[in-house]
Amino acid sequence: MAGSDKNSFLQIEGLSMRFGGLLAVDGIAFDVKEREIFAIIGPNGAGKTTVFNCISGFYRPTTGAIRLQGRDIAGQGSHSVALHGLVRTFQNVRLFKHMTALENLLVAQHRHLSTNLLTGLFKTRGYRESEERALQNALFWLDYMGLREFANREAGNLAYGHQRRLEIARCMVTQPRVLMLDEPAAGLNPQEKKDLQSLIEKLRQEYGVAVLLIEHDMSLVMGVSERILVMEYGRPIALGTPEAIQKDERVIKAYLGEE
Ligand SMILES: Nc1ncnc2c1ncn2[C@@H]1O[C@H](COP(=O)(O)OP(=O)(O)OP(=O)(O)O)[C@@H](O)[C@H]1O
Repeated sequence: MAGSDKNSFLQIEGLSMRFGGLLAVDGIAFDVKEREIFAIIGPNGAGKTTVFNCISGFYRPTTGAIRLQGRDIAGQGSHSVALHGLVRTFQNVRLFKHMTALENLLVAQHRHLSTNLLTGLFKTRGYRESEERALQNALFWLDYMGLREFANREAGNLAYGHQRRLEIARCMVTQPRVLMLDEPAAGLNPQEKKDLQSLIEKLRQEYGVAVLLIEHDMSLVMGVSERILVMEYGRPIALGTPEAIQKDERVIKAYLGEE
């Protein structure tokens, strides 16, 4: 069974989510291996974002187990899940729009800093050092994402493609093990989509993150993913390599055939 694979980093078993009379997610199971790039695709309303919301701690699933390195994180809440190394972006960019790009990256690190109220109050050496590390880390990621020149600009005033990169930077400053991207290519131009693919591959290569993404852009999905789960009406209909998925009759009928 996929879920019991010793190499899998993130394991999802028997996941379902009910909203009143609607079973939005039903019997989803998959695993993501260390450093794997794994995509979830499916028509609008298939339940992809609901799966993301369950995994990232925003929803408590109706049934099912979600294990991160063997630890069940289902229903723990997004802060706790983030502390365990699993962070996400959102379909609609969710930055602090009136804070600068730099401030967004500092705030993101705050709950990860090894300081407490007293050290903050007395501005101890340990506190100052950890603030300095957070600043250097934030500047590093602004550089990495090509956003350094916008450090002091309000996030809400950045170009859309830059906001998307800042959102990924906001995840990376916390040194995650699993990076979850919800439709990262939405609203990007063709060049930005190419850059996004290189960025995802580079983050995996250089920082060892596993990447779990939801995406409608088939050229990005097929180009970057090692395995793909296809959902329809909350149910899994196929799971496999991009080559296998593109040949799968049910997938062609349900999804790719619509293109
Ligand atoms: N909080 C909620 N309360 C009630 N119904 C919901 C809720 N969230 C999602 N749904 C419903 O669950 C189903 C799955 O929605 P979901 O957003 O997960 O699909 P999706 O595959 O991510 O779609 P898209 O590709 O359009 O983002 C839809 O019918 C949606 O209306």
